[in-house]
Amino acid sequence: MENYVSVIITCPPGQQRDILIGWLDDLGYEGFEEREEELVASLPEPRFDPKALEELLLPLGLRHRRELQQPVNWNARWEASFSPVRIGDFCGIRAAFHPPVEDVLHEIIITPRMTFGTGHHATTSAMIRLMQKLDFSGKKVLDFGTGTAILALLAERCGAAAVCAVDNDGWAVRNARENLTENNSRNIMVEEADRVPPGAGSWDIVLANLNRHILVEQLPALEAALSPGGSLLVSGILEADGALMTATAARYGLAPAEQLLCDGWLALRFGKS
Ligand SMILES: C[S@@+](CC[C@H](N)C(=O)[O-])C[C@H]1O[C@@H](n2cnc3c(N)ncnc32)[C@H](O)[C@@H]1O
Repeated sequence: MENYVSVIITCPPGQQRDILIGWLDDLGYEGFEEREEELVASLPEPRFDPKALEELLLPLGLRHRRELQQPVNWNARWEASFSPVRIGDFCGIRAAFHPPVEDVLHEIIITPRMTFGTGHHATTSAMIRLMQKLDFSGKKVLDFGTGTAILALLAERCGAAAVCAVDNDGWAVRNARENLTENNSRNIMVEEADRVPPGAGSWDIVLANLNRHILVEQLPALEAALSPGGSLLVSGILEADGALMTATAARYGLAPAEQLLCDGWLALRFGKS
């Protein structure tokens, strides 16, 4: 195992921290430990680029310090801190080593790794709440940016006939496949790709919990993938970006049908006529 550099950034919890984690992830940081007033992000020493870090943190006015660490098993550390999640009485999410989540309609088992999609984040739980109101029976579903496959698995549990789950991160794809096995999934196919799969008008429901930038870029492809009368559910949008998202969707003929605001994050459902 190689040495790691840990960067300890003074940044209280909230939206700025969530966004910062996304940007650090883009820079190749792997381990994120959230403390009360600090965010600790780590990556292998050979990949540490102090200039890129300065360029990111300076404009934000965030103070940081660095430490060289002995090898850390982030998966083990994360596994130890993973707790079950309950989304009302609709859905429970837990690891295989937890006891069952009681009195929920659907239960999803996630093998804790460093992949996004455990139900803890507001963007995922808002998607789940939007999904609760849709009829998935016999539907064909595309989950673009599947992460752990949490939403794909829930779609299957809700009766979807076929689910295609796509992610551009090889680690996420591996974890998604592991979770399909853990949940005895039969109707989900996972693909490693960074584009919406071909097949215009193929999908009755498209799920996309990404971020504003990727969503705006992918909207034409997501709309084209939807069948007439289909629903597109998106999340990962800051409240302030809601109007931009709705206006962009309207340009591609997608009409707003529902929206949920959760901890400053918006999840939206659009309909295709
Ligand atoms: C915010 S996570 C959502 C995970 C899960 N669907 C959820 O709702 O919790 C976004 C996922 O999209 C993936 N992703 C980002 N850009 C992508 C792209 N262009 N193509 C495919 N996947 C992408 C990331 O690797 C990440 O796993």
